[in-house]
Amino acid sequence: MKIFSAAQTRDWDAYSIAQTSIRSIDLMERAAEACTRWLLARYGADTPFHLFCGKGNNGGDGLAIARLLHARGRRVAVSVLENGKDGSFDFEENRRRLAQAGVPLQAVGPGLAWPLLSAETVVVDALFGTGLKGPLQGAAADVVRFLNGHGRAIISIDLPSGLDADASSAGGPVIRAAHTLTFGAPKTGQLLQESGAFVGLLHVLDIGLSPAFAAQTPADYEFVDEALARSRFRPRQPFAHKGTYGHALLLAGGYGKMGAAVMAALACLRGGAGLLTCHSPRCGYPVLQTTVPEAMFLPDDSEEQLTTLPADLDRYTAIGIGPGIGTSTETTGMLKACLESARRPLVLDADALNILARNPGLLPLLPEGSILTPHPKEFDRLFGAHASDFDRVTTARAQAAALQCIILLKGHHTFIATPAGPGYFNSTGNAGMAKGGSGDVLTGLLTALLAQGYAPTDAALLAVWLHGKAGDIAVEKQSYESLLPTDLVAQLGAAFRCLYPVPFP
Ligand SMILES: NC(=O)C1=CN([C@@H]2O[C@H](COP(=O)(O)OP(=O)(O)OC[C@H]3O[C@@H](n4cnc5c(N)ncnc54)[C@H](OP(=O)(O)O)[C@@H]3O)[C@@H](O)[C@H]2O)[C@@H](O)CC1
Ligand SMILES: Nc1ncnc2c1ncn2[C@@H]1O[C@H](COP(=O)(O)OP(=O)(O)O)[C@@H](O)[C@H]1O
Ligand SMILES: [K+]
Repeated sequence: MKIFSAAQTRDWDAYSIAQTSIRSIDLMERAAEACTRWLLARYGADTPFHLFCGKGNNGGDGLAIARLLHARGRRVAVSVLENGKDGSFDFEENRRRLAQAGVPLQAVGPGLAWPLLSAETVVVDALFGTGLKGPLQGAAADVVRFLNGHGRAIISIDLPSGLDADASSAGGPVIRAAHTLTFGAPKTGQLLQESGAFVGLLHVLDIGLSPAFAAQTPADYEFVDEALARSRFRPRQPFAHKGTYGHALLLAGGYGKMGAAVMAALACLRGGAGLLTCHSPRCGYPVLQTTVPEAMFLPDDSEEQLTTLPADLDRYTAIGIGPGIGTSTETTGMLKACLESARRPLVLDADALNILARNPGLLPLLPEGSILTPHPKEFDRLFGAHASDFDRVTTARAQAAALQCIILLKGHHTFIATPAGPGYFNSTGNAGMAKGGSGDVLTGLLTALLAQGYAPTDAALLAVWLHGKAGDIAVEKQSYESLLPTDLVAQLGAAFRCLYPVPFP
């Protein structure tokens, strides 16, 4: 699914109206129906709704939702942020329809009393959407502060009001929604870590916008959804043998950090690698051989840290390096040797990235197509401090092109920068994965997919989707609090099965 800018979204809207002969007001009705269905499915008959509307089309959506909720017997109150001007054409039409339905409007704005919101009221934020121009000030900022300060659940229509779809909103007042119901496709501003406190859970509602427009319009970013993941997935061949799916090597683990190696190893095997060798400090021998009997073990000379490289790296089809290895001088030497001798793409995570950050001269040694998996702190250590996640995304794209590597900037919607083509945001995953070890699972999975011969971009897209999907499946049997990284490993099979063609094989 493509991710469009606010301007492209407006074009999509206009194209759909022109090409399908649906009127603008009817498209707004469709959007309102989709939101109303969502609200009715989520909240019981006793829940009162209070809609706060601007005077653009986002506010028009709000008025239409109020009328539809009222028609279904729900209690609704509607406040309109007055700016002294006429509303948009479709806003005014919906104002007439709402008056006909007998629902009163009240104005909010300078000098007017704030409405009372009972404890059970659900607030629907239809103040501003993709038409936002600049940070909110004055009365608009006041109403956002009033709603944020009130502690009621807020559902934002299309965008949390005040959030820019295409640029950082850092510093400006923005609605803090529990859920955002957006139309057609997600917007970049909804996917970045810095927007997390405003967007809440994001729901993309299909309102029947033209698929032809989406297919033919180039976009800077794409959403890694199930269809995209399936398009990259290659089912296993019936006559396959273990050699068909590669020999993965993991350079992982250290004294007190053998768990990182175990989780990466388990994920690598569940990710489909034909063979796996783990090279770890000697202290890891009993740990790995007991917990992952399918993996072969190559002990380092050192008892507690990685100091040497295994011989003949060329026999491995993919190498993952970093989980639990520490950043000692000896391990730095081992990583340097690895970069100098590896002739296939590597997966670099955790301490391997920290070593690169301390030794930026090593970056040009990265084999083409290597995959770097920093979280935002590791990212800043590697590429310098950034003022916003929009800036991080820009840097990730530039560095991916400069280094001819893939950079996964990990987060709720992990960003995947590739050397050429669009950037990608992942659609799967949840807050249960915010626990040490989740990243090690991703490293193992990435290494497994590279070992099986997936091109680096395909391996990256598939791995982040499968990793998050496994988390989404696992959390249904667990809770966000109790989820363990090993639960992700356990559900990788179920995640893969989502991608199987029907009938299979
Ligand atoms: N695309 C689709 O698929 C569909 C889109 N639909 C909906 O349309 C929405 C977009 O509507 P839109 O273009 O009318 O803009 P919107 O967000 O209501 O904002 C304009 C209003 O905000 C005001 N305003 C702006 N900035 C401001 C500021 N900083 N501070 C203060 N005021 C500010 C501006 O005031 P003005 O500049 O005119 O004085 C004007 O009143 C979209 O998000 C979705 O909900 C659906 O109905 C159907 C399908
Ligand atoms: N709130 C969240 N929503 C979705 N995915 C998450 C969330 N928190 C963490 N993750 C995922 O879990 C992984 C965490 O990796 P990382 O920060 O390196 O942790 P560690 O290596 O300590 O396990 C990343 O893939 C990230 O995308
Ligand atoms: K809104």
